[in-house]
Amino acid sequence: MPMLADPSTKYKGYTPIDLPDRKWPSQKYGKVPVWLSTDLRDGNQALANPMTVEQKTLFFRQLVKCGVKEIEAAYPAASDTDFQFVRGLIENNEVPEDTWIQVLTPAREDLIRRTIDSVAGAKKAIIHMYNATSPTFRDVVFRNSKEKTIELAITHTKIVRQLTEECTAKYGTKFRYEYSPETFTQTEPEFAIEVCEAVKAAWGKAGTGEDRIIFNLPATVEIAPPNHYADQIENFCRKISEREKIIVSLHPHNDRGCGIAAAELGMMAGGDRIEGCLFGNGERTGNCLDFSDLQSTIDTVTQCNDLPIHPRYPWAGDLVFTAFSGSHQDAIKKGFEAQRIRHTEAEATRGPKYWDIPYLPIDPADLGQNYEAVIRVNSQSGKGGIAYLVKQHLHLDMPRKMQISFYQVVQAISDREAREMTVDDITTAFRDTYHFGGSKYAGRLALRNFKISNEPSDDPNDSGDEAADERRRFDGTIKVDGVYRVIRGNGNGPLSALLDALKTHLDLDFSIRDYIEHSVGEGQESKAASYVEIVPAGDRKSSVSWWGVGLDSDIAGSARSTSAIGGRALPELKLSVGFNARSGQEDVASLIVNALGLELPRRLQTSFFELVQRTARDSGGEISYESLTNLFKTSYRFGDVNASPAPFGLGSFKLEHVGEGSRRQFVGEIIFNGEAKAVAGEGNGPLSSALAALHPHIEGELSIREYSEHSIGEGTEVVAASYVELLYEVPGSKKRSAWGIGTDTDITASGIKAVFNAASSLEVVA
Ligand SMILES: CC(=O)SCCNC(=O)CCNC(=O)[C@H](O)C(C)(C)COP(=O)(O)OP(=O)(O)OC[C@H]1O[C@@H](n2cnc3c(N)ncnc32)[C@H](O)[C@@H]1OP(=O)(O)O
Ligand SMILES: CC(C)C(=O)C(=O)O
Repeated sequence: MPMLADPSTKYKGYTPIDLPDRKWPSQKYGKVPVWLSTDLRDGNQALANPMTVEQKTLFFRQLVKCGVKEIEAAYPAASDTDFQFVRGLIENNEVPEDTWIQVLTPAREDLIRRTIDSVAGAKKAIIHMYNATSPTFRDVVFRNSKEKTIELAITHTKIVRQLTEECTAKYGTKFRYEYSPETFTQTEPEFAIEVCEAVKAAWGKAGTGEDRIIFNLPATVEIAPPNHYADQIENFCRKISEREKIIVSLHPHNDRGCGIAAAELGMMAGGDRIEGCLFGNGERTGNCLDFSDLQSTIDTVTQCNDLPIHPRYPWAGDLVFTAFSGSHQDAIKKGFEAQRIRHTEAEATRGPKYWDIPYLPIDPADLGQNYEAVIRVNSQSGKGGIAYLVKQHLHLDMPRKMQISFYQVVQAISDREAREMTVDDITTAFRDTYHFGGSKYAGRLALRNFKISNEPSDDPNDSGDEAADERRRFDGTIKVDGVYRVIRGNGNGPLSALLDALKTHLDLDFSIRDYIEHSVGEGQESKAASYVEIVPAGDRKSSVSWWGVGLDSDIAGSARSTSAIGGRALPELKLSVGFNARSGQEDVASLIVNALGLELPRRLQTSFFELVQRTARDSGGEISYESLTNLFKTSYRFGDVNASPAPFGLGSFKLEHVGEGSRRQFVGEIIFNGEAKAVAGEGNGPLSSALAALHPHIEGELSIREYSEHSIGEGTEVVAASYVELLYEVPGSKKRSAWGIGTDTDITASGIKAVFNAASSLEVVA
């Protein structure tokens, strides 16, 4: 990618605060800051493999030894590891009397509860809550107005207050409160102050000394020189009310390499406390030279100096653009989506296509980097990042509730294995969980084929069409624990008809709670992706549910879910026909598909079932599996049977195209009662041309009433099975019909064989 000729067409400048009477440059730098180590939280969330409990404990002890009195130990709601680590510190008395343990939480009630639970019983704890306040985050991440942003902070501050008071009453823990208007430096300065005023009022008990409320003012992404940060801090300190009841905490980042300078100037401007990590660790890090191929510069320098570049070194380190943490990934994902829309609009109006992605101050591509490494997943990640990777690699845009559900799966693996989850890990976990992506991932239930039709009305006065529009019938073959089952059900739509079939034939009783679909790809190649959430039948509010995903060129075919049955035993196929019949035609069809691999079309199922019932009646009520299979073979001259030789057989033949369309000429041999005869005929397709070749040699007329086909087996072993129902009309006689079945490695030959077998069964007069 060439260097940008004019970066201002891509990056908007920002407006620094106007503070001409700034005082900080002439301040003496003498005040000792309160230090807050955030290595175990902000540093930990930015590692490919977040620390284990043992590593965190070692690090914690080192911090204590260095004399740090305020330690942000974890994001306890992120993972079991973080939660258990904090519990361990408290229960094993690792926290000295004079040290405050701090924990971070977003403004979400469930996560606040978990966070406060993690520190219950500690002597001193600081609850640190954050929500981003800048325009991009309001618009893109939270989709909140300014008012709603303030409301979010107020509501959750009150929750923190109530829960900490309850915890103090129960365990005696002393609490302080820290609030961060995340992205402070990108927020309108007056709005940041307004939010903090509202939080202070909602907290309602800021006092002096240890009762001061902490306002942390982060340069979440360092987008400006450090003097501008100092201006923002001085402005805040001047204007916030009751300054004496506030600790102003500085939380600079190092994207431009000025993190330390910003902390120093911020202290001169009025800061009281500094949050940071040892040795420059933390998120990402910190030009008019041509760095559009930065990698070649890195390679040359490292080769010459024989020194590695730190993974977080400004602009150049391997992890500079990488986000592991959930909040960041979610924001980046939303940022890309919003930017795509913005750029499309800009294209239409020929306006500038500005870059504005949360947490990515510049486009990695402008430094010759790709997007592969932008989102990486570990136990600090949330559903947003995981959904981003699934979308990138499987083209599936999971609905929100499914993201939450799949997040638990990934989180469990990453927590258990204490390592980063690669794209491959995530896509494999997705395929395993939702049985998505071919037979390798098939679950206990797999859909083999199906047909959706209108359910015939029961009302004899009904002419049919209107009522039939409303109800659907599902006819299909599924594989259940390796055994084929033919199932049928009715419902208001394809999915409810499928559920009805599962209930009728397999005792699986579920309802659909959610159904979402979208298309994948464009034009002729496009497919439908469907997502279905099922719950136990009749319990729409169930706390357990299962998601299924399907991709198909037909929307009805794409919705499948098989995860719900877990290890539960499913009813076996039992056959009982005759007078006390408990089995229906689907059970008989199931037997045939398992014994012979034949997936009978619906009308053939019905026809054979009538035959089975007649035979069972004649033989006193019961019929064995074996007799039933033999009955099928002899009735349809299928396989090596002892049936009388077929009157019609197919010899060698060839089909030739006639004109441009599908018309064909059949030229070949037909065997009439054992004698070969040369024939020829022309028709609209292979089967009708074979019939045309037959017609001059028979009495009456044959026509095709129904035709279907499918494959049997896989790979080089595959053969085609065809089914033909022929109608036979001879003037002066009643019309008759019969089915024929043909199999062959060639699909056309299998169809023509089926035609001849049907003609043989009809005892056509030659
Ligand atoms: C600047 C910073 O460093 S902030 C701290 C970042 N650190 C981390 O995120 C590490 C730990 N995080 C995690 O493990 C996960 O993100 C969790 C457990 C907190 C949450 O996971 P999930 O529930 O799956 O959510 P996910 O990670 O996708 O987060 C995005 C959601 O949180 C919301 N969110 C982001 N920040 C906040 C916040 N401060 N307060 C409230 N909600 C927030 C987003 O708007 C989004 O909501 P939406 O799903 O309604 O659109
Ligand atoms: C959560 C906040 C304080 C943060 O880490 C940041 O904005 O950088």
